[in-house]
This record gives sequence, C-alpha cells and structure tokens, in this order.
Amino acid sequence: MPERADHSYEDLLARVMAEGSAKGDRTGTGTRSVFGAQLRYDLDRGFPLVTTKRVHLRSVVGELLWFLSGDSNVHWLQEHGVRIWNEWADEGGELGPVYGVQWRRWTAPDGRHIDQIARVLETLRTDPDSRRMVVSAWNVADLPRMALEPCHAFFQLYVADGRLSLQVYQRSCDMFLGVPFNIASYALLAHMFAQQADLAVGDLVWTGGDCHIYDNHVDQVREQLSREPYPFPRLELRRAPSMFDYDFDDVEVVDYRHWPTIKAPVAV
Ligand SMILES: Nc1nc(=O)c2c([nH]1)NC[C@@H]1CN(c3ccc(C(=O)N[C@@H](CCC(=O)O)C(=O)O)cc3)CN21
Ligand SMILES: O=c1ccn([C@H]2C[C@H](O)[C@@H](COP(=O)(O)O)O2)c(=O)[nH]1
Repeated sequence: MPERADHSYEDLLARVMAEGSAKGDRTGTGTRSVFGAQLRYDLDRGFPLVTTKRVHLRSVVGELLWFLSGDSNVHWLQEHGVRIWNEWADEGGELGPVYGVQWRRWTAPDGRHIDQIARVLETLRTDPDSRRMVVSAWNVADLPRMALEPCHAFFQLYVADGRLSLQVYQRSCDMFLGVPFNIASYALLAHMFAQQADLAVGDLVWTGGDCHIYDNHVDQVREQLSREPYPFPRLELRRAPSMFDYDFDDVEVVDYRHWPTIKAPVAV
C-alpha cells in the first residue's frame, strides 16, 4: 500500500499564517510569528523532503557536508554550486566560527579543540543509552564573531529499540525558505549517524522557537498551501568509511514527487 502523504509541515505553515502575531525583526522585513512548535518524522517511513514545492536537495547536502568538514568559508560551497550562504560572507568568503567550527573544533578554555561530532559518535557506539549525546553550536563567547548566530543551535541523539532518533532545537525559523532545508539536513544527518553506528533510524524531532513567515513570502505560502502534498521520497545513502567521508554521490533521493519551485527573496 502506498504511504500516506505527510501534512505536518504544511499544517504548521498554515497555523503561522492564520495565528501568527505581527512582529518586526532584525532584517526590517516584518513577519508573522508563532512561538514554539514541534514536527516529528518517522525516518523509516520516508525521507522528509517537502513536496509542495521543489526543495533543492543538492544545496542541503552541500551545506551539511560543509558543516561536517568543519569549514567556515563559503569558497568550498561556491565551488560546488551552493549559493545559500553568499549574502552573509565577508570579502574573503568568511563567516566566522559558525556551525562547522563549533561542531568539529569547539575551542576549550585551555586552547584544546573538541570534536563534538566524533565524541557523540563514539558515545553512540559505546554507550547508546547515554542521555548526554548533545552537540551545541551555541558557543556564547563566539557569538559576536559569527556572521549569523546559529539558528539550529543544539541537537541531541537518542537510541531505543536499536533505533536512533535526533531532536534539533531551532531558535529562529524562516518557515518558507529555511525550514524545509533544515528538516532535510537533520534527517540526512540522522541517517549518517545511524549508518556509522550500525543502528536503524528512528524519529527526527524538529523543535522550533520563533517560527515566522516573512511578509514578503505570504503570496508564496498561499500558493504552496493550495497544493496537496505527495508521499515522501526514500533516501538511499551509500556507506562512507567514516562520518567525515560522505560525498554528494553517496546521497540519493528516490521517487521524489514534488510541485514546482516557488521563488522568494531571502531576508538578509
Ligand atoms: N532569512 C534567512 N532565512 C534562512 O533560511 C537563512 C538565512 N536567512 N540565513 C542563513 C541561512 C541560509 N539559508 C538559506 C538561504 C537561502 C535559501 C534559498 O534561497 N533557497 C531557495 C533556493 C535554493 C537554492 O538555490 O539552492 C529555495 O527555493 O529554497 C535557503 C536557505 C538558511 N538560512
Ligand atoms: O538554517 C537556518 C538559518 C537561518 N534561518 C533563518 C531564521 C531567521 O529568519 C534568519 C536569522 O535571523 P535572526 O535574526 O538571527 O534570527 O534566518 C533559518 O530558518 N534556518
């Protein structure tokens, strides 16, 4: 029997449209906003790539590989055709100590560097019941040097019944442009961790703080909400020798049925 289509992202989008409070924001664009929301996807039942518009998976994959490499310069992204971070980079392409740097090289007070991804993977393999499998990009001391403070600030891994789940906390959520990317990115990350630790995949839990729709995305969201979602595609992830050896070619999404692209300006 074919899988039923998931509506949870579209339902949240509709809720922010209908109930969101008018709220100003840093970019001067204006938003409607709801505080606190949660989406849950059983990763075993499909890969949560929004279907009511085309989501450019290659940019999602490129961004995640770039995070995992510990890079903070947009040159590598640009060389691979990913443009989503260009607006925030300085003349040299630098973004400061953003996600990749904090994930792979958090600087301790004594000058050591902590690889949070490697640590959490080690715990996953040796002590999967641990309640301490947390990775934080929210390095308070480093915030002033970042081009943009982390939006997806913190995630936790959890294992039960041989299944790996991941929950991410996103403090600020651009519901139309950013969130479809963020959901797909953490779903892919959960699959990578599970594969490297020989676990099955469980749930992706996405928790949002300030969930907003920018005023200049309202027409696009109305168009999107007029569309009926399709069932999610499937992910085929080729096993890489380590968490840090995945490449574009290892990631394939199969049977992605989707509605056409909807363009929208990004608020800088
Ligand atoms: N306002 C805002 N929203 C965001 O989602 C966001 C930021 N700023 N700043 C940092 C990153 C960059 N992210 C972005 C930036 C641009 C797109 C974007 O323009 N997406 C288009 C085109 C995708 C492509 O060309 O690959 C889309 O249709 O999804 C998506 C995420 C997510 N983040
Ligand atoms: O991965 C991301 C990165 C950024 N966003 C959005 C959320 C906000 O609209 C802006 C960030 O602005 P702040 O004033 O720093 O909150 O970028 C996202 O949704 N996903």
